[in-house]
Amino acid sequence: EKGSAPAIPVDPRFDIAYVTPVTIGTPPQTLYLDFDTGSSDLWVFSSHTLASQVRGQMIYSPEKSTTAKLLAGHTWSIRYGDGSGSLGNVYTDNFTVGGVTVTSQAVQTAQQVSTSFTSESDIHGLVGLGFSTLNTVYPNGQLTFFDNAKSQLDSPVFTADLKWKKEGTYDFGFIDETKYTGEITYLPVQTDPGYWTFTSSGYAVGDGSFNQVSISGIADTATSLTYLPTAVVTSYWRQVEGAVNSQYYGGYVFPCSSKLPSFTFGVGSANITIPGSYINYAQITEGSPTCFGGLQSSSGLGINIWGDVALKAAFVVFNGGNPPTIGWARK
Ligand SMILES: Cc1cc(CN)n(C)n1
Repeated sequence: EKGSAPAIPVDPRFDIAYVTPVTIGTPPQTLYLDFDTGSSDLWVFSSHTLASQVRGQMIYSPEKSTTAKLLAGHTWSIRYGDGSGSLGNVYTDNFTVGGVTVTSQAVQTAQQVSTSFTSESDIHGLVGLGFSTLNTVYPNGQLTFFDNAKSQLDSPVFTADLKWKKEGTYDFGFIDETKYTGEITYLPVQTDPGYWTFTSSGYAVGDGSFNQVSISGIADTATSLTYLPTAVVTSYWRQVEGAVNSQYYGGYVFPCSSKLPSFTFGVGSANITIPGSYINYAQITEGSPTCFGGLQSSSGLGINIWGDVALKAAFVVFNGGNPPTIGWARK
């Protein structure tokens, strides 16, 4: 089996996130979910979510699905790196994305969500694509959609082809050679504690010299920006006149009129170049001449995160084989 589904930018002005249509249950209920390689819970806005916390999101109603089964006595609660979170109960039901169906997928129904989820009407939940060890369901952890689907896929892989302010795709079970140029460079993955953690071989700012330095970080499709060590980020923003690291705005801001240099990162002996335009992330407020950078320091996070600003510059293969590896190609 194999399948393909669109990755649609939420608020294409900024690519805050990407959502993908899925169907759950019988008859099928359609929701648009944020596929997240940086976590491993599949949760949805539901008929159980506090009404005061739902604002326009599509919801999953297990009571309307003839194939839904309550996973009795199981609960979940998750907190993300940006401080957002949600919690609730668990059902199993049929779950389909891009024509690939998993019967009895654990679908975590939210009873409560934090304000940032309530205010984002285009995101109806998340599909965790990290390793199942990160799943928060208690007392028995559940498997991700990818772990459940793997055995029925032609190849135990999924790929991310995210795009700048345009619709991209997630493919399951195959590698679409038309989606990239040159070769795919595969790197080892550290699966503990459960992220797609890999080591980049260094970086260059604009057409400057390449700095060979190992940068270990996670590939995270549900983090909008890219967060790297302070030394790397400082050397980037030093090239932009008027860029400052603002306490007030919580990161590097710069004059929107700036022409930003590109940022190149090493993957083995190859490399991926992020165009400067991708790093001009957004005006700090509508109409402001000050813009917020897509490349920020990871010093407060304790982990480096290759988020959408980096991923959308590449074709990325998440290989769930034995051992798992991650593949990068230019496109
Ligand atoms: C909701 C959400 C997901 C992620 C990345 N794993 N973040 C930072 N926030």
